[in-house]
Parts: sequence; structure tokens; C-alpha cells
Amino acid sequence: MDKIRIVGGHQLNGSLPISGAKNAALPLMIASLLTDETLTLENVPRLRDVAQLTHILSNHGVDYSVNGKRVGEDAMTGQTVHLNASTIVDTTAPYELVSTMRASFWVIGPLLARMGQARVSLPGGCAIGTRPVDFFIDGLRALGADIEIEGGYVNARADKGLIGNRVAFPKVSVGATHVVMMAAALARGETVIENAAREPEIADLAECLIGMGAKIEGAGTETIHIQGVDRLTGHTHRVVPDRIETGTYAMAVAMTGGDVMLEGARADLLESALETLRGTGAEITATNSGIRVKRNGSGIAPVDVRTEPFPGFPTDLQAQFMALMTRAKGTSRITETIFENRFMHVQELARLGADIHLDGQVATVTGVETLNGAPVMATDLRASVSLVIAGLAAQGETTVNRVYHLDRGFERLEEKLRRCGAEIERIAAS
Ligand SMILES: CC(=O)N[C@H]1[C@@H](OP(=O)(O)OP(=O)(O)OC[C@H]2O[C@@H](n3ccc(=O)[nH]c3=O)[C@H](O)[C@@H]2O)O[C@H](CO)[C@@H](O)[C@@H]1O
Ligand SMILES: C=C(OP(=O)(O)O)C(=O)O
Repeated sequence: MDKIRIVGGHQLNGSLPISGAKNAALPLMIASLLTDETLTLENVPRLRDVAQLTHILSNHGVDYSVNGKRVGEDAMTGQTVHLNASTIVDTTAPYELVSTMRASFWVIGPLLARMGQARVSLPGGCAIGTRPVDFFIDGLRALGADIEIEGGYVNARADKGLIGNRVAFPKVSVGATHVVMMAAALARGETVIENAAREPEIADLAECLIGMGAKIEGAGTETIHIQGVDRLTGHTHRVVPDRIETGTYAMAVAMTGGDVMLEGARADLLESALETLRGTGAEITATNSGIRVKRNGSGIAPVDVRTEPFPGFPTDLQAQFMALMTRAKGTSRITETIFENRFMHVQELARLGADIHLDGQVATVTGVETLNGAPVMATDLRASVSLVIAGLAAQGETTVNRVYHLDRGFERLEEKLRRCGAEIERIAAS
């Protein structure tokens, strides 16, 4: 497997482009299953998860092309994708395809709404907690689906179609909100989702669904009203910029020092993280073309952080922020409230010399003067990139193994960072 080699100690300066959001592109691509007309998505990032989802959608019969050209299985060479699900040939999403990526489970909503049946393997994804699917099942049952779980598969049927209802989630769930919203778009009557996720990717999906003819109000707030329609149509939609990629590079600049323009980034998508970064001493300026992040010679101030559903500090930036705090001038407390097992980076950051004490869901990070390069490995996407951030500031050489995870969610990471002066390269597996 490829590795990333970093020689730390270089400031980041210049500009780098922010890609379309992985976590918006995935549900948007899945929404193509709701219509027999073509859904065109612009600004889709070239990522392993996106490529994997094309396999899953192809298996259901979705015709997929990039920039107008039919592409081979592994080619993600363009940014505008056309998805056409005029004929759904299979309503089963098999284990082999679903087990590597959590979001692939979400096909259950559109398949059930349009075809009246779906058989979907229980999902995989980042190993950051147990990640059950009970909210999905309860939500779809509320819309009238018969669901049973057997042999690792969720078998769902709605022979007479789905019927709108009230769905109140016991806890905020991004995925369950996406799925119930997509299913309800083609249900009969009105659905009201209460305690809905407010993440920007929900509003982005809703905007696209509305463009396809759905009747949705309140996406982006905690109550979403959906009036079901008989059919949805084709549409062209541009994927929202990736707020997690934005926050990641902002933290990298805060870590190394320097001055970088994050082109195309939108500050309104990550206010809480940017405010936290300001607290550490970074200068953040939102402009029409992006977000400028700057830190000069001043040290990094410690800031306590608690992950929360949007608009709070995102769990997907927790690992990166912890990497930054390893060099703060003082002690910070980082509390993870979303996933019960999202601290796998702690042990790896310690290899670089970080001083972190874990107590349940709270990590206490005492900043050290220097980190020292070392071989490291992470078992999930954001943990992997936290090691890249630490490596950029560490003395000497850091090798990040299992780059597979980074490729799931960061488009051209080495290229973007190299453009800003980082000494970073990919070492291809021999
Ligand atoms: C592809 C994608 O967009 N992934 C994001 C999505 O994941 P994902 O949609 O999987 O995360 P959820 O918002 O559903 O998870 C939030 C919490 O709810 C729990 N839960 C969820 C569903 C359920 O049926 N039962 C249940 O108990 C989860 O275990 C977790 O503790 O939101 C997470 C939280 O912002 C992010 O970290 C992920 O990057
Ligand atoms: C946890 C993540 O992804 P997934 O939900 O696909 O595992 C992530 O994007 O950080």
C-alpha cells in the first residue's frame, strides 16, 4: 500500500483549492436513484469513496459518466458527473460493495421509495464506534416500510409505497436525516422530520432534491417538512465546498505557521471551527474567493473543544485539532461527544512525541516544544490526516502508512500541500 513521506518544519504559504465535499457528494449521487432522468453533479471530488459509490450505483443499474465520457471502473478524471438511473436492475446492495463505506447503506431510502423494496448489507465505514442503523430502520418503518434484519442484511419492503409520517430522531443523525428525507420525497403525503441534522450537507441535498421537483422546507433547521411527490426529474447541481477539508488545511497552516488562501472555501460552513482556530492565535479572514489563514511567529494558544452536531465543532475535525494542540503553549481538553471510539490517533500522535492523556471521552493534551518524525499509521480518515498535520510540524521524517484512508476523503492531498511549500510525497507500494 502507498505511503506518504513528510519532512516537517516548513511553513505553508500560497493558495490551495478546496474541493467539493465528500459528505455532500455521496448522498447527492445516491439521490440519482430517485429519478429515471439524468442527475448532473458538478464539483464532485475525485476520491476513493466517490469511486466506490459508482460501483455500488452501477450495480443497481445507474449509468455513470464523467464530463460526458463513459469511464472505466477506476477512472475519476473529471469533476462533472452524470448519473442516470432510468432502469434499476437490482435492488440489492451486497456486502462486498457496502462493507467499506458507511454512506453506501443510504441507498436503502431511494430504492425503497422508488422500487418498493431494498435489500442492503449492514454498512462498514470508519471504525470510530459501533455506528448502529436503528434510526434509519425506525424512520423508514414510520413511513410504512416492513423491515427485517437477516444474515447481515436489512430487507425492506413497501409494496404499496411509502406514506408520509412524523419521524422524530432520538439523537441527531446525518445519515438517517439524509435517508428519511430522500425516502419521504417520493412518499404519499407529508413527512415531518424532528431533531433533524442541520449539517450543511443536508441543506445541499435538499437544494438538489428541490431542483429535482421535491417539496421540502426547513432543511438546515431541526424540523424538515417534506410533501411527497409522484416523481422527481433530472437536474444539475453543484456540490458545496468541503468544510472538513477547509478546516483541515486551516489547522495545518495554524500548525506550521504561514499564510494560505483556501480558494473556494466558505466560512459560513464552519464558523465554530474557525472561531476555535482564532482562539489559538490564527488570523482568519473570509473573503469573496475563500478563506485566508495566517499565523506568524506567535505561539499556538490552547483552546478547549467539545464536538457537537452542526453548528457546533465537528467531530470530523477533532483529530486534526488535537494534532494542532500537541504544540500549544499549555493544556487543552478535547471532548468527543458524537462517536464513542474516535481517539485512535492519540496513540499514533504519541509516537511523534505528543503528550496526551485519555480519560473516557476526554483527551487532555499538553503542548510540547517539538514533535519528532516517526513512522505512523491510522485506522480512519480524519485520524490519518491528523498525522499528516503533525508530521508537517515535526522535526525530521514522518511516514504515514495506510494511505488508503486518506484517499477516501482528501483529493490530491500531497499536491495541494506541496503547492504551499510542504515537503511531502507519496511513495508508491513496490
Ligand atoms: C458520509 C458522511 O456524511 N459521514 C458523516 C456522518 O456520518 P453518519 O451519518 O454515519 O453519522 P451520524 O450523524 O448518523 O452519527 C451520529 C451518532 O448517531 C449514532 N447513530 C446513528 C444512526 C443510527 O441509526 N443510530 C445511531 O445510534 C452514531 O453511532 C453516532 O454516535 O456524520 C458524522 C457526524 O457528523 C460524520 O462524522 C461523518 O463524517
Ligand atoms: C467518518 C467519516 O466518514 P464515514 O461516515 O464514511 O465513515 C468521515 O468522513 O470522517
